Amino acid sequence: MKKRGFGRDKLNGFGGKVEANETIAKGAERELAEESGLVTKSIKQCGLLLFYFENDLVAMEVHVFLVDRYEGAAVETDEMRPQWFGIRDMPFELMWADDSHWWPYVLKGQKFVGQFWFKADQVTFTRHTLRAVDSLDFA
Ligand SMILES: COc1nc(N)nc2c1ncn2[C@H]1C[C@H](O)[C@@H](COP(=O)(O)OP(=O)(O)OP(=O)(O)O)O1
Repeated sequence: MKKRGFGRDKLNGFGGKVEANETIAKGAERELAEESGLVTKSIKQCGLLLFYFENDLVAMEVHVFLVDRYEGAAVETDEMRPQWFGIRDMPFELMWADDSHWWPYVLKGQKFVGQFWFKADQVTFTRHTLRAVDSLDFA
């Protein structure tokens, strides 16, 4: 449960902005540790999402990672109150509206790319694209 900032009061993965001189994967590991206390060296890239918001010219690029091995125990932090859910029992009604669309790809181990056009209310989206890809290495 996000306690502050963008997406406050929604259940979401741990995450945040990548810092200078840091890879996206390293940024995800750092955010996980900062926001939950969990430490991992086993992070797997699952998907790439672009979010567009009505009345906002800047798109948000979000990389989705899966962690299935970690050290430590999840603790509440200033930013997040962690909760565990079964992977087939996700509380999508409390999450961002896009999540239920791409979560099946994660379960199948299928990499994906998608785009979602959200209304200014940041609750509903008007259209989206989503497709499976073989690789997320666009370099
Ligand atoms: C619009 O739909 C979204 N869906 C999902 N599942 N996740 C989203 C969506 N929009 C943003 N997010 C994620 C991406 C990040 O993990 C967080 C927001 O992070 P941001 O860095 O913008 O905000 P803060 O956490 O407040 O900043 P720092 O931790 O970097 O200080 O939400």
